[in-house]
Order: sequence, then structure tokens, then C-alpha cells
Amino acid sequence: MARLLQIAGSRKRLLVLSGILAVVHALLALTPYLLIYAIIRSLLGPGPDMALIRYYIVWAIACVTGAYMLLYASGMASHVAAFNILYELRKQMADKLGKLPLGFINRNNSGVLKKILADDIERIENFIAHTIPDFVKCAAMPLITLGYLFTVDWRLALASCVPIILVAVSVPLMFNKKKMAMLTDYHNSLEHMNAVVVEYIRAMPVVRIFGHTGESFDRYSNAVFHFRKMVDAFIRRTSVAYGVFSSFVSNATLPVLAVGLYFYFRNGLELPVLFLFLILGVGYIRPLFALHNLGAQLSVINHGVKRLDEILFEHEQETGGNERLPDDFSIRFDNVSFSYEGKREALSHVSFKVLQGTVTALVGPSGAGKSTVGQLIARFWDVKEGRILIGGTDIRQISPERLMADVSFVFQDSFMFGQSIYENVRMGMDKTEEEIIAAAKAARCHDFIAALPHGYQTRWGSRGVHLSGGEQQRIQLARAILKDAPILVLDEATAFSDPENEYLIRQAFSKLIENKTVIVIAHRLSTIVDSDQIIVIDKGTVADIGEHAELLDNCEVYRQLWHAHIRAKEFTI
Ligand SMILES: Nc1ncnc2c1ncn2[C@@H]1O[C@H](COP(=O)(O)OP(=O)(O)OP(=O)(O)O)[C@@H](O)[C@H]1O
Repeated sequence: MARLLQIAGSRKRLLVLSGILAVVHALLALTPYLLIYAIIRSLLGPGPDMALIRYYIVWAIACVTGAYMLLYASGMASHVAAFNILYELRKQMADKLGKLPLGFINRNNSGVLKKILADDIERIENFIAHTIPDFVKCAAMPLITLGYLFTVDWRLALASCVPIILVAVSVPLMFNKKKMAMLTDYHNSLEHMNAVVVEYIRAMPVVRIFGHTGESFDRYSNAVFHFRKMVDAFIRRTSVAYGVFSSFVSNATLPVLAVGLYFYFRNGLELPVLFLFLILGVGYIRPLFALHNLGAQLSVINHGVKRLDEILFEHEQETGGNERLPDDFSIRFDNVSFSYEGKREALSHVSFKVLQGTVTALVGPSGAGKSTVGQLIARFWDVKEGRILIGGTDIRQISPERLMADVSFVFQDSFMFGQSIYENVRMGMDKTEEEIIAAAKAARCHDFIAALPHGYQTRWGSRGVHLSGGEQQRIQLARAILKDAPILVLDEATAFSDPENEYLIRQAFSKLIENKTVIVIAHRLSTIVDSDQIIVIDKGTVADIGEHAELLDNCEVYRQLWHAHIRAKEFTI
């Protein structure tokens, strides 16, 4: 609750207002019962005063109306606060995700992130908008009622407390530490199920093709069964205590009725007082049910808030507080070592230099660390040892915005947004229509875009159009051409292209790399033989650096790669 109030920030005042309105609502909702009590007294007394009774009825109706108006106002205040908090939270999360290393996003399963960003935040809204006012109301109602009942007859008031005392004993039994730990397991299991479901759906095409439907379904169904087991075990553990709790609450009349009847027959307790206790002495127990539900909800929220905080407090990439601009766009790896999540080193003592305006190819066997080198330049991750310099400046001292503006990355897979093709090329950059079309022309995509049903305004996605893999690659190139960053990292961008597409991509490339510092991560060695330099990476280290002919003479790893490449080219089915 404290953390939620902290998250609420300046909206706390609205929440307090909502709470105050809920308390006044509770007071007003109680008043009609007191008026009914007065009416019964009057009716049972000698010569009832009908004018007074009518007066009480009018007041009772006014109080009920007022109570509901206040409840509405309280709900309004809490909703306005909740939606504002929701907005702030989503903004904070988006801002934070933008500052985290991109590797963090890669590392986390998209199903889990989706649950945190969509479901957990949504639940917080629900909690703040509904549960907080309900909580105040449910806590205020019994307190006010009980206080009043003690002023009427302390003996019956004490009797009406019996169910509360029993509840106070049974609830901690229900939520001891062990069961709270079970709740955490329950939430983890729910998260796991979410992740598996997302994977199951996303992997469906691959799974079908490879005939692993049974295996994949097993993972899915195991996750669902595990979740069911968790729920089952939790319900088994708590059902007895819950049964005791609900029977106390449902039969709360009994102690008041027994003690009331006793005093009525023995001590001449007034009938209206007995009625009052039978109505109010039981009515105030009901909100306890709601309080109990709130306990369960609180644990769900608690888990969600913890998950949100894991992201909000995740270590951000720092710029060392001493931001500098690069002097030029050369790149230097200075004794760089790096491992993913502290495991085996993916790169070990890697040093090389890339001059401004030159093309460098990274080659090496699969898993050697080529993509890692590329990703480190864009600071997807931070190095463990050594440093990476752009124009003489350590990239950790360049602001992330500057670094992102200076480096373009063409990935192996292109991602298309569910927007128009125009917006997919523009990618939020501040560019004119002419510039966008010029970039599309340079990337050889203008012709196929123009042939789409609505040209550049055609929407990508389920109800729009789909483009071939090669066309999507060219859209990626158009983005990079439009961005016009001085440094370009190309990760196997030409792989898997058909000859026609490859020809077009090559044309787009030559336009893209003009006057840029380029690093190409390539498997098809024939495409990079003319590079200014070739860096051979093997098992996370630099095996050799040089031009194609030199490396063929001197580097065994390169020679093997080259021969494998030639054999692959000559291979026919
Ligand atoms: N996100 C990641 N988390 C953990 N380990 C990773 C991750 N990405 C790569 N690795 C590991 O780091 C090592 C280097 O991988 P990298 O992708 O850089 O090699 P590569 O030379 O680009 O391979 P390929 O040519 O097959 O794409 C490999 O052992 C790989 O398993």
C-alpha cells in the first residue's frame, strides 16, 4: 500500500478525497438505520407521533440519496486518480525500457513482459479505482457502527463482537507465511503459463513444420496443469479456514440473538434495542467479507507491483555524467571482454580499429561472437572489461540518444509495425515526404510500394498487406538510408535472398554505405572480399586481421571458411 501511494505521487490528494467521501458515505448510509430505530421506538411507544415519523422517513430517504451521491463522487475521484496513475506508470515504464540495455528486452520473455506492462498495470488501476474506496468504506462502516452500538447497550455490543474475534483468529490461520509463499508460487506459475502460451502461439508455424506439435503441446499443457495444481493445493490448504471464517460471518446473528433474548426476557431489554442490534449488529459484519477479498487482491497487486519495480529499479545504462561527442566516426575495440549474464565469455580480449569511412567485414565460424561485436557497438550490452571507442570517446560517455543517432543497425530480421508503409519507413524520424520517397527509391522499394492498393498509405498487418522477406529487408534499408547515421552495422542483411532480390539489395547497399563507417557481419565471403579490412573472429577472440588475399595466405581459420564457402557455392541438389 505504501508503495502504491508512492506511485500515486501527486494524485494522493485525490485518493485521500475519495477516502474521506467514502467515510462520509458510510456515516450517511448508517443514518437511515438509526432513523428506523427511532421510528420503531415511536411506533411501539404510547401514542406515536405520525408527523415526527414522516419527518424521519423524509430524512432517511435524503440520507440514502446523499450516501449514494457521495459514493459516486468517491468513485469518481478514485477513478480519475487511478487512470492518471496508470498513465504515469505506463509512461514511466516506457521511459525506463528506453533506458535499459536492449539486451534486457532480449533476455526477457515477451509473454512475461506483456503480463507486466498490460495486465499488472491494469490490475493496479482496478485496485486504486475500486478497492481503495471499498477498503475505506468497509473499514469505516464496522468501526462507526460498533462505536454507536456501544453507546446504546454495551452488553449486546460485546456479544456482536464475538464473530469479529473469531474472524481475527481464523484469518491469520488462513494467511500464514507458508500460504503467502504458496501465493507467490501461484503467481510465478501464472506468469510461466502466460509465457508458454505466448511461445506456443508464436512458434506454431515452426512447430507444425517440424512435426513437434505433440511436444510443444506438452509444454503448454504441462504449464496449464502445473497452474491448476497450484490453485488446487492453495484451495485445499485454505478451504477449512475459509469455511470457518464464512460460517462465523454468515451466522453472526446467533450471539446477539442469544444474548438479546436472554436480556429481553430476564432484564426487560427494550424491543426496539433488540431490533436495532439484530439489524446493525449483524449488518456491520458483512463488510468484513469484502475486507477478506481485499486481502486476496492485495497479494495479487503486491506481486504485480514487485514485478513492475523489478523493471523500474533495473540498472540503467549510465553515461558517466560526463557526456562527450565523438571527434570522428572511427571505431576502436580496446581489449574488450564480454559475457552474457556472467556465463562463459562470448568475447575475450578483443582489440581492433575501424577507420572512418571504411568497410570492415567480420567473419568467423558460427557462434564465434560476430553479432556480439556488432551489438556491443550499439551498446545493447555493456562490456565487462576494456572499452569501445567511437572517435576517441568511450561509448559509455556518449549519451544514448547521441549514440543511437550515430549508429544504424540493419538486423537479420526486420520488424514491421502495424501502421502504414510510409510510417514504417519513417520510423518517427522528422523527415519530409520527399525524403522518405527518395530513401525508398534508393533502397529499391519505391516500385513495389507504389503498386500496393493504397501506395505508401497501405497498412501493414493482418487486414492490410504482407510483404516478402526480401521486400521487408529493403524497407529496413530504406529506414537506414533515411536515418543517414555515420556508422552502420549490417548483420547478415543479404542472407537468404533470391538472386533478383539480392541484386536489388546490393544496389541499395552501395547507396547506403557511401561515406559511412561500415561493419558487415557476413557469412557469404564472396560478398566481402573487397572490404577495406576483414576481421576473423574465432571462439570470441580475434584470429587475424587483413585483406582477403593476405588472410588466404596467412590465416588458417579464414582459409577454412573460404573453402567451406566455395564448396557451399558449388553444392547442387
Ligand atoms: N542473448 C544471448 N544470451 C546468452 N548468450 C548468447 C546470446 N547471444 C549470443 N550468445 C552466445 O554468445 C556466443 C557468440 O554468439 P554470436 O551470436 O555473437 O555469434 P555469431 O558469430 O554471430 O554466430 P552466428 O554466425 O551463428 O550468428 C555464442 O556462444 C552464443 O551462444
